Amino acid sequence: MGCSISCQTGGNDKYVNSVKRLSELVWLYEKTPLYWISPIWYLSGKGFEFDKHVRSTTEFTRRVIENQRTEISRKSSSTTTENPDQPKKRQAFLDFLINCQELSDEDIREEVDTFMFEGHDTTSSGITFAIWFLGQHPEYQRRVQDELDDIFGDDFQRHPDSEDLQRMKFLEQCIKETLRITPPVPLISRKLSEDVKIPHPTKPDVILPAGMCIILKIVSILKDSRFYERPWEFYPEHFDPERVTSREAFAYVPFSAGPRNCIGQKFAMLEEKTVLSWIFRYFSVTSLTKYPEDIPITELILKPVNGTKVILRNRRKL
Ligand code: HEM
Repeated sequence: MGCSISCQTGGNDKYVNSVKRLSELVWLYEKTPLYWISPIWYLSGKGFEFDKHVRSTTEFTRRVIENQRTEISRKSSSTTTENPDQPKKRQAFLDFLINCQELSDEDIREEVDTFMFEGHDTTSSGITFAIWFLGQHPEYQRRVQDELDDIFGDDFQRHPDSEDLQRMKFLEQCIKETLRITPPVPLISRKLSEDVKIPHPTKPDVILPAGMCIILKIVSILKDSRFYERPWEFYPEHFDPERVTSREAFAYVPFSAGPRNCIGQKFAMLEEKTVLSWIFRYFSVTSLTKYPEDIPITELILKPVNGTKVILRNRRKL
């Protein structure tokens, strides 16, 4: 977004807590049909609490947009003539939205909120589980570290550039395998725009009528033994190039599929590779709990039920 909210260093606690609580409340609402009856939702106090947190997050986002708008006009009024020989600086996403004449402030706020919600817990869940799985599988962790050592050699300070990220092939397989076993977005819902027929081998077909809301269990699709030879194991070989090309495309949908799939999936992969490569360049990880004894729990975003307990050992002096 081009601005920092310092959420990991204690800044903007109110916003962070509201986002966390909203995720919990949305999940509670989704799984409790009684709460769909509005008076019960409000009489339980949850409805009012939900509205309060929505207000708090939207006010925060409005302030961020306002500050950024002021910053943009300050910069444009202080800018002298542009040098045509200099390459144009890329705009941050929020600047791009603000400069879009067609969008109202509320349109921008909605986009910003969507990106803040979709783009943070998802990648942190993916990164957390990847560390946890690699900490359970020293043989795969070694391969990741060998790959990183090949790329960075003795240079421990260099930031990964886009060419480095492209070379992290095995790390990418591990990230994809993590997203398969523990998809950060385990369920998605859709309203059917037309009747859908589900064939049944022995009984009459089941017809889901248009207008019905359905929940798609991404988490189960990704464990289908027709497509994955070791569905319940962490086995990055599932993403060996020849296996990927011979697999049905819709068998791998951690980012959903179709016209409303994840707009941030390429960014998410780059972000995960960047963070994980730093971690495994410097540390060896041992996980203290194992999958599937310590199972991830389904919420709006998948989380480890008991947190992720790992030991980090320094591989080299910083
Ligand atoms: C590992 C990380 C991520 C996973 C697993 C993930 C997964 C998903 C899934 C499954 C959907 C579809 C939701 C639905 O249909 O109801 C979605 C939508 C979306 N994601 Fe992601 N996402 C990730 C990271 C990101 C990032 C980093 C961004 C932004 C930079 C992002 C932005 C979005 C947006 C804007 C949508 C809505 C797209 C639309 O409705 O047209 N996501 N994501």
